[in-house]
Amino acid sequence: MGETTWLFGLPCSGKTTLAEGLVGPKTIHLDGDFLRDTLNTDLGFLKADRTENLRRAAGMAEVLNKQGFDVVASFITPYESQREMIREKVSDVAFVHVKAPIDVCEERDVKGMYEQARKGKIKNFTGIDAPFEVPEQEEDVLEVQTATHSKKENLKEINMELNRKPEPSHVFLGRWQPFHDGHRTIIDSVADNRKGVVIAIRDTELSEKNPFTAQERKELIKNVYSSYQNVKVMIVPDIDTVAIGRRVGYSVVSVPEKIAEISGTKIRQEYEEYELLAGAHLSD
Ligand SMILES: Nc1ncnc2c1ncn2[C@@H]1O[C@H](COP(=O)(O)OS(=O)(=O)O)[C@@H](OP(=O)(O)O)[C@H]1O
Ligand SMILES: Nc1ncnc2c1ncn2[C@@H]1O[C@H](COP(=O)(O)OP(=O)(O)O)[C@@H](O)[C@H]1O
Repeated sequence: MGETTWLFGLPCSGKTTLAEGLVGPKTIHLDGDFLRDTLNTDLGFLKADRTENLRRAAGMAEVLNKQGFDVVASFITPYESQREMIREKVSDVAFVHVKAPIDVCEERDVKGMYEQARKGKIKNFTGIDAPFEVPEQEEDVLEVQTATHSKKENLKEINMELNRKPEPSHVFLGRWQPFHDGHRTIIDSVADNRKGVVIAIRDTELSEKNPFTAQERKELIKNVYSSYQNVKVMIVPDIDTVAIGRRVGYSVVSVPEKIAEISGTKIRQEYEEYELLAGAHLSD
């Protein structure tokens, strides 16, 4: 049985952006705009139409959950009664109120709709001339603030608060001599969302090219990722070949060239200036 995370909030509050950061390998993303362009082209924005739109979306979420898929739904879902209906229809649903002040949403105006609504060219626009019922405090809803917190912070909070388990996903194998910004950029690109990450450290012999012990590197990397529940760090033997079979359920991806240019050699030269040569720092 899968679970549904239902993001709701004003237009341009950040629902779609956060939903995209929450999807994992077995997650289906149901988005208001997408459904309205496909399945729900017959519906408008009066209250009854919105309720029907959400009834269909909730039905789909439940069907998908029953088949083992997680669902992330991103819809304005403006009325309390609509959120209640969704709770009744979807057995395992957690609500996230994606919050930003209306003036921030209006400033973002990703699709220029607030401007059109202000000019009266779009009627019944949520936040302008159609209501958005803010949830009662006691309601069982997680709130995230997108005007004052970054996407990365919001995603971390959602994953932590909803206790969503990360899916195992990427293994990064390397010497990490030392672990630097280039490594971080690559790993962060997947460590930000629900995917699990394993950082495997090759247990190299100390040399000029390998000045740090595996244990030292492990401590350093663990410190960097101390707040990430989905990152595991482990030491592996100094393997020199990775052998893979075809169609065994995983893919091998290359590092983007721009990031590959960040050089460990250059960084080691800087360390040498401080006499952090092979093991020299260990003898004290
Ligand atoms: N009148 C009016 N009011 C609100 N939104 C409007 C309207 N007309 C078009 N749009 C666009 O439709 C997107 C919201 O659709 P939803 O399915 O999420 O809305 S609802 O939950 O049924 O209320 C919404 O997308 P988001 O900005 O992603 O929320 C708008 O792009
Ligand atoms: N912390 C944040 N979380 C999500 N979006 C943010 C955040 N900060 C700024 N934004 C920006 O706000 C805009 C929200 O747009 P979108 O995700 O389409 O909202 P919605 O789906 O609610 O209409 C995007 O341009 C996004 O980059």
